[in-house]
Amino acid sequence: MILAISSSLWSILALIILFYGTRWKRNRSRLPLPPGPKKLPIIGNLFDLPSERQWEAYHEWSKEYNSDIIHVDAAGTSIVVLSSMEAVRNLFDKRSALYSDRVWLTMLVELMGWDFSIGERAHRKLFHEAFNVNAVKQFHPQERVAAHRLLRRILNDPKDIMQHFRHLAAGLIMDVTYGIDIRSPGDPYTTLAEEAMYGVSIATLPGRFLVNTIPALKYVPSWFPGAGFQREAKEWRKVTRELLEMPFAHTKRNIALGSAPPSFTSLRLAALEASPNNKKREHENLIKNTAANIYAAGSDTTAAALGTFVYAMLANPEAQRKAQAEIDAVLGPGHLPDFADEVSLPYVSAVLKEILRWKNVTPIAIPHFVSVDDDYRGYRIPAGSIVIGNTWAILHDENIYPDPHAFKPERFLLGGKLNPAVRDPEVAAFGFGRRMCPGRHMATSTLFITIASMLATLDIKKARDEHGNELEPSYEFFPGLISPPLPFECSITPRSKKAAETIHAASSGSD
Ligand code: HEM
Repeated sequence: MILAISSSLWSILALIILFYGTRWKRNRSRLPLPPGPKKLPIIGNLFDLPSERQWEAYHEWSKEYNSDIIHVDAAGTSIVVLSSMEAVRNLFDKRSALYSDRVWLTMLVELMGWDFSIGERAHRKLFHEAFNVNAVKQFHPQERVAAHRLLRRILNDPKDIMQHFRHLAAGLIMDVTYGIDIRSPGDPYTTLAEEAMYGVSIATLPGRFLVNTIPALKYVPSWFPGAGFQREAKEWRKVTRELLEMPFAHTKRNIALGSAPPSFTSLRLAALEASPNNKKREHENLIKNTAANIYAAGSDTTAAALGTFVYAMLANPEAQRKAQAEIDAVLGPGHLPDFADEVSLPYVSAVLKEILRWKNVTPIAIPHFVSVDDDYRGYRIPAGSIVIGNTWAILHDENIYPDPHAFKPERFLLGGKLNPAVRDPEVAAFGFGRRMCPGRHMATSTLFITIASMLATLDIKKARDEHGNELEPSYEFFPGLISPPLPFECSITPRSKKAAETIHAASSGSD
C-alpha cells in the first residue's frame, strides 16, 4: 500500500527524499533521538512501518525499547510516538502551546480540500459554546428520540445493524447541527458523510500516501504512471465540497422560508444577523466550516463505537445479561432508560467505559504536530515531527487494565459502584491536550442512551447458520484512523412481547 507507486517515479522520489533527508540531518542537535527501530539511510523505517494497524507496531516497539517515547523515520518524516499517559500529559497538556498543531497532510488539506478543518481558536470557541458539558444537555430530547427510532428500525429490519447505527449518528448530528431531519437510511446526507469520512480515514493514515511525506509529489499530474492518488483526491475533493456546502445551503433556505428548526447553524446565523458584526461574510464562513466539522467528526465515530458495543455483547454474553438485569431491577418492565437513570446504572456505565477502552475507535487519536525543536527526558524531538499519542497502547496497558484484550466491565467497579481509582478511558479515548475531542460530552450521552435503550429491550446474540450453529464474528476492525467493526452478522430480537410493545409505544409518532 505504502509503495503503491510505479518504479518510474523512483528516481524523482530518491532526489526529493535525499533533499529532505539531508536538510533534516543538518538541523540535528546533540541530544539523541528517542529509541526506535534501526533506520536505513534515506528511507529510515519506511519498510518497518506496517501499512495497517501501526498502533500495534508502535506499542511493540515501545515494549521492545522499554520506552514510552519512540521515534521512527518515514523517509524523512520524523514521527514521535507517546505510549503512556504520563508522556501525553507532559507534552500535550503541559506543553500544549507547542504540541497542539495539526499535521499539514498534503493529500487531505491541499488535494482533497479539507482546508476548512477545525483548527483555529475561533472554531473551537464556537464549538465549545454549543457542546460543553452543560450545553449538550439541550440535545437530550433529540438523542432520546434518535435512540427510540433506532429500536423500532431494528425491530422492523434487524439485518444490517451498522447501517442503522450510521443512520442514527448521522441523523442526530444533522439534526443538532443543521436542523435537517433524516428519515430514511441511505439518504443523500448520510451517504455523503460516509463517503467523506471514508476518504479522511484513508488519507490520514500515516504512510498510506507518499504525497503526505513528500509534498512535492502534489505536482505530479494525474495521468502520470503511479499517480493514482491524484485521481482519488479529485473524487474525494468533490465529496468534501458537497459536505461543506449542501447541508449549510439547506439550512439557509429553511431560514429564508421561516421554517428552520433550532440548530447550531440556524441559531448561530440568527445571532450573527442580530449583531452589529461588520465582518458578517467572514463570520458566516466560520459557522459553515465549524458546522461541517461537527458533521464530519461526530457521525462515523459514534456509529463505530456503537458497532463496538454490539461486538462486545457478542464476545461477552455474560456482560449483556448483567447489564440487562441491572436495568430490569432499576426500571422494571415497560420502561425505557432516560438520562437521569445513568447514576443508578453503574454496570451499564462500566460497559460504556469498556467499549471506549476495549477496541477504541480512534486508536491513534488524530496526530499532532510540533513545529519547533524540543527535548524530553534527554531525547531530542525534532521540529517538524508528527507526534502521536498512542491511545491504543495507553488503553491496553496491562498495569492499568489487567488482561487488557478481554472485555470486562467489572474492571471499573468496586462494591457495585464505579471505582474512581481505575483510570477512566475517556482521558485517552477522545485524544489529548487542547485538541481533545470537543464533542465527547455529546458522544458519551448519545452512547449511553442508545446502549441502555438497546439493553433494556433487545437481545443481541450470535447469528446462526442453516444448521443452527453459532457464527463466530471475526472481531476485526477497519484499520483506519476511525476503526469501525468490519461487516458482521448477528441476531437482534426483542427480549419479550412487552419489550416490543414498549418500543412501539416509545417510537410511535416520532417517525
Ligand atoms: C465515540 C465518539 C467519538 C470519538 C471516539 C471521538 C474521538 C476524537 C478524537 C480522538 C479526536 C482528536 C483529538 C486529538 O487531536 O488529540 C477528536 C476530535 C474532534 N471531535 Fe471527536 N470523537 C467522537 C465523537 C464526536 C462527536 C459526537 C463530535 C461532534 C458533536 C465530535 C467532534 C470532534 C471535533 C470537531 C474534533 C476536532 C477537534 C480539533 O481538532 O481541535 N467528536 N474526536
